[in-house]
Amino acid sequence: MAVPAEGPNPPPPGLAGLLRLLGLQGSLVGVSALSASVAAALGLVPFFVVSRMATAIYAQPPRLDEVRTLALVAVGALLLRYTFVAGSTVLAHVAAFRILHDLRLRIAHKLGAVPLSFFSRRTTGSLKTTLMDDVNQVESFVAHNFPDAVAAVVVPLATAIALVWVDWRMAIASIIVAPFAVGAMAYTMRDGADAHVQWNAIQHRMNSALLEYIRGIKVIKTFGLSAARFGELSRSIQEGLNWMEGFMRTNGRGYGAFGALIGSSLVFLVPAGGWLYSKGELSLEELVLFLVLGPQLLMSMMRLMFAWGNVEKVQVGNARIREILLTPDLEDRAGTRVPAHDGLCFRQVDFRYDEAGPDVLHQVTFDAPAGKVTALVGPSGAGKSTLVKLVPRLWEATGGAVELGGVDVRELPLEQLLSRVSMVFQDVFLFHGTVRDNLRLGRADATEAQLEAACRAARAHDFIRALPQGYDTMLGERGARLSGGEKQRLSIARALLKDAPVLLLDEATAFADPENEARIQEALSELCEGRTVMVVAHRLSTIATADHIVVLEGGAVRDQGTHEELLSRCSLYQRLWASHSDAQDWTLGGADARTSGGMEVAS
Ligand SMILES: Nc1ncnc2c1ncn2[C@@H]1O[C@H](COP(=O)(O)OP(=O)(O)OP(=O)(O)O)[C@@H](O)[C@H]1O
Repeated sequence: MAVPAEGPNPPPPGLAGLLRLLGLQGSLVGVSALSASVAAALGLVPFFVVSRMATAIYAQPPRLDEVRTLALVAVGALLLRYTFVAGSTVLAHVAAFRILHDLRLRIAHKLGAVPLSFFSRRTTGSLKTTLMDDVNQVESFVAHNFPDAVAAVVVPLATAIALVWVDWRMAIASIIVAPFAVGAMAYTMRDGADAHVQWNAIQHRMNSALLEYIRGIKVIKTFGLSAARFGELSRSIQEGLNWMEGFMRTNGRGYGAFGALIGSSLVFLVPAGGWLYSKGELSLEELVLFLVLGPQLLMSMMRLMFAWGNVEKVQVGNARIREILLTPDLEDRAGTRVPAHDGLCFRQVDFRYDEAGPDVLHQVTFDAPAGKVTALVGPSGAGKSTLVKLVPRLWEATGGAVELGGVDVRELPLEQLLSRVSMVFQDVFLFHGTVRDNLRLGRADATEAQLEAACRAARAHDFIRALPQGYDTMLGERGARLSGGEKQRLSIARALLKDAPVLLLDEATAFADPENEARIQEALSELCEGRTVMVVAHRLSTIATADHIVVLEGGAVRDQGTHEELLSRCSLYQRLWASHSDAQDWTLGGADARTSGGMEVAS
């Protein structure tokens, strides 16, 4: 599917932004609005017909032929009206869905292009609200409100002109309450824009809390937390309720006054009409015309008010869409430099997640030589995982440089950089799709033989074959049908298929199942063969056999060297090694557990 990256700039804020959005499908929207106006004007024809009929019926003798003709005109006008309504609706919906499609694609494309830091400042719920609800609001505005709003302006204007032309005094009587109604509307909507901003913010919080609640439902169930106790969700729902009650308390009177005034035009039309009719200054036809059409004039103001309310709502969503579309992409230099080799080098790297936050890495300097295994070890929170994420530019170093083959990774075209790096992390994400689809993320054009070879090497082929439809088995959301170890092996197969020269590996901290662990280790050995490997190491065997070990503490390199060198001189490494070794011997239920069937934590 083509991404409209070359589409118009993000819509400007406010009303201009909405018009720009409408302009994306200008001709469809224009014809739809025109059809809606014609349809609304045709809707007035029966009122004129009724007024003419009154004189025809009360004539002496009654002009029945004219009544019949007028009835046919009314029916014809109504049929024509429905044709225009249908045309307007279809065109408006087509335009709206095209705009919706364009916006969603552009937002999705943008989300794929922005740096990861963009997401750390937002919740998934708020992004979902923009991608779905805000865009839907634009769709609904284009499909429903815009044609309605145009008709709601055009028709009262045309009606007012027609009524003034028939009798200006009665025309004034028809709209005499309008200034008061407008006053009531202005009073009611005085804080309309602010109110929409507040309401939208509450909805965002509600969405985020709801999403988190669903995601964390296992923990909530495990700890017996009911919805009411899940603080943020129940608070945001209560907040929404309070806001709505407050809004209605403040604005209910204004809405009531507006509704009453809009519906009260007959109070003025009946006495004024009766008086003018009795003086012979108004014909029966004109009197009936004002009695049936006069109230309609004000009723269309009601539609205008609803349309305006929606304009404000869409503007709030439009501002959020705009904010996303204006976020700068991760800079992608179309450089011509080619890495001289597949070694990694960290040169005085500083990093912090938040501009205002503390440094997570300071002056980190070390080499991960080509074709060798470099292990990162250190206490929890030392910055090991963060360091690994700087290589594929998931995050950008705030100082110093990360180099691949002697070239700063920021100087390499992103596609080239990413094609050289594979990542196997503990938290494996599998997309909703078949096993084969998930594997092909590694290499889209892989042949069946290549897929199978990679899965055999990753020790995944047998369990995939045992699945109900083998490689065609659908994996549920987040690959729910596979065990943690199986997911790991699938991600190793994916990395094998990608066949990138640099491998970044975040080892799993523990496996409950020794058989699974043994298979994963075999698969990893196949994967590491001949590549530059940088591994966040948790296993003794990986640590002891690594070519180079970097010891991190508090975001800085404490020491580096081989296992033997570090054991002889680095006290932190000695402590880490000792605690790893202790963990190796540790079993749940004491030393006897192995023989008595207790669960082993480490094999
Ligand atoms: N997305 C994030 N936003 C802000 N701070 C973060 C983020 N991820 C990690 N940190 C912080 O950065 C520091 C280093 O974390 P990191 O995950 O790199 O450590 P680690 O050595 O891999 O720890 P572990 O072995 O426990 O996984 C920690 O203080 C952590 O709280």
